[in-house]
Amino acid sequence: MSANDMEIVYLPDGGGNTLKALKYKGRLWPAFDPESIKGVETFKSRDDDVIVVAYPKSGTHWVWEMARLLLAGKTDVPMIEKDDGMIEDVLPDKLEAQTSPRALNTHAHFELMPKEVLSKKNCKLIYITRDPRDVAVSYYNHHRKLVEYYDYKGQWKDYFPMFLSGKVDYESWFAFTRGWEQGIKDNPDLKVHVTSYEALHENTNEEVKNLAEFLGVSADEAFISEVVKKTSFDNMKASKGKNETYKEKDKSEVPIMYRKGKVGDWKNWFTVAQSEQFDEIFEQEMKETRAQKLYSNQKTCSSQDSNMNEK
Ligand SMILES: Nc1ncnc2c1ncn2[C@@H]1O[C@H](COP(=O)(O)OS(=O)(=O)O)[C@@H](OP(=O)(O)O)[C@H]1O
Repeated sequence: MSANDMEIVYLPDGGGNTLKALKYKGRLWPAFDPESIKGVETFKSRDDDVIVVAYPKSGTHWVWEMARLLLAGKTDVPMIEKDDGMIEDVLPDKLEAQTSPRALNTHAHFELMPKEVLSKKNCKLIYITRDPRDVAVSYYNHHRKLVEYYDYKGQWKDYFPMFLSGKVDYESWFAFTRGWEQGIKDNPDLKVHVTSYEALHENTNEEVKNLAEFLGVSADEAFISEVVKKTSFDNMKASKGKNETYKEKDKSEVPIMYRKGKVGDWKNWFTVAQSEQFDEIFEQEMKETRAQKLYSNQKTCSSQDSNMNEK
């Protein structure tokens, strides 16, 4: 390990491929600029900060954009750039230079959140969950496409166990989710709005309304509808697809942040065996949690034991 406890690691997937990550103080982060990863520890929170928190691929960009428009009080503002507000991916002085109120986001586990955020409890947090099976599929595609960061060429069948065991950047979905649930329970004075990707899909207008209320933004029906329209999957995909920063990093026509935007795509990827294995681990790991209520006992994979991975 290097002097400052930071090193690039290549995590083997069991099928002969590796996933690149950054190990910092024993924890796995994406291979972002080390200075921005370290910046999580020294981040200075402001009373009017809004921070979207989610395990990767849970709808962060969607809700982040909603929050941004609500805070701006209008929808004719330029779409965010990739580097605008992710705490662990933006250098501290760039974050510091942003004008208030800042709409930020992070995928940090509860215990790794900036110290000030947890001690001062001054900012507003929006915590999103998503069905971990959809997260796994989305994360696989993310790792495969973002070559610059992950350099991963593995197949779904070899990636699946990595996801289950948390051998990926940001580590285990199960630990992340349990940690946040417990952290929220133990800190009743944290200002947190809890939602889910599925609820956002099912009743977007209502969810945006709740979000506006949480943020203390007065928003009439017309404005809520405008925000819903502007942040629709198709609109965000089309707008961000034109964003050169994203394209260059993704090496693809459309950024991987906007792949399918559906609930239940996992059914096209999981084999029956994977589905059963997932259920077993999920039940062991998520006993008596909110996530268990939301995501267990759902219909299992309807397809045969086929692997429809390379789409
Ligand atoms: N507007 C909108 N509506 C519905 N769904 C959306 C939207 N924007 C992004 N997405 C989908 O969310 C997934 C990406 O999640 P994140 O933004 O959390 O990704 S990241 O970890 O921050 O890279 C990713 O999911 P998958 O399509 O399943 O891969 C995106 O397509």
